[in-house]
Amino acid sequence: MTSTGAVLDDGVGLPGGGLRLAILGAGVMGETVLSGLVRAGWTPDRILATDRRPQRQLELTARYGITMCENGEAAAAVDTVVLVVKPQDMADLLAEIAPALRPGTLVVSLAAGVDTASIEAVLPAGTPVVRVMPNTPAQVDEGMAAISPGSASTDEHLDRVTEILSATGRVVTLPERYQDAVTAISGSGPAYLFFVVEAMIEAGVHLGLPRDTATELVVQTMLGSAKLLRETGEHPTVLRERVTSPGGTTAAAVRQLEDHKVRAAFLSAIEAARDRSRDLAEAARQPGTRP
Ligand SMILES: NC(=O)C1=CN([C@@H]2O[C@H](COP(=O)(O)OP(=O)(O)OC[C@H]3O[C@@H](n4cnc5c(N)ncnc54)[C@H](O)[C@@H]3O)[C@@H](O)[C@H]2O)C=CC1
Ligand SMILES: O=C(O)[C@@H]1CCC=N1
Repeated sequence: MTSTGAVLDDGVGLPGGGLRLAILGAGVMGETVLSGLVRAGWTPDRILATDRRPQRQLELTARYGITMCENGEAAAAVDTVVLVVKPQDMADLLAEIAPALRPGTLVVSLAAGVDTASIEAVLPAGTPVVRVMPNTPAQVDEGMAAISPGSASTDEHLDRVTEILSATGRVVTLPERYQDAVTAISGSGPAYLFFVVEAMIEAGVHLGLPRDTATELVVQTMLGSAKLLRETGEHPTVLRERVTSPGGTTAAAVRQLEDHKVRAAFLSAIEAARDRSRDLAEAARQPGTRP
């Protein structure tokens, strides 16, 4: 693997080819990336991070032994800059790092909605940008990430991002026009499934099960069902039909889900997430806004 930044000559055999990386905005998703790198064998001396909350800086230094610094300082010192602030904070962050970036430094954005063209517009001409939509199951190495190239990124840049993210789950490369839909499906998706789990646990408690028993039953059912989908490759309708005995309990339950328009509710929810992702692109262009 080659790089145009500060390549470390001794990087052969190291994860990430010995490159150095900075995570700007080390909140929930920033720490998800950081912890994944550490699990994949990146040593703390190859990772810098920033966060505007002093308490967060102390926490992450204590937890991972990494150096926390200012955005400009971090951006100037690495080969790969990963932007993990909220879309509304993106314009300010980009203005801060634009003068510090060295030619060829790869900029990777994980922010929902923010398109590569708007990032490229405020960075030095020719800066390679890759847009990513990850999700939080990366914390347990079961993440799903979709990546899209900007106008100046090459296959080498996509390979670099794929390698980084593959350590914590699956990665697909897609045209950027799909990113708002991806955000609505897999980016926000874990929240929908947790919502279903919450509802099923509450239902179990309503039926008289102890809460910890209901939780164990539901979580293992969720995990086992996901594994069954993955390992058999069967269509979910086929797997659902195998559970549904004619005139039985499942048929009675599914009838209620249809009567309460749960399928339509999912479609509306996912459309709303897609639309919100589009709105966030606009927010990201206006510094300091809180739409
Ligand atoms: N949480 C999730 O499940 C996912 C989040 N994302 C994206 O990741 C990004 C971050 O989301 P979260 O981690 O959930 O938010 P978060 O609020 O936990 O983390 C953002 C961090 O950025 C820091 N920050 C803000 N402005 C800064 C600046 N100028 N310099 C340095 N640090 C700054 C904040 O102090 C905070 O710790 C968002 O753009 C979101 O769309 C993408 C996929 C999934
Ligand atoms: O809710 C959000 O905006 C972020 C993006 C995808 C998941 N969380």
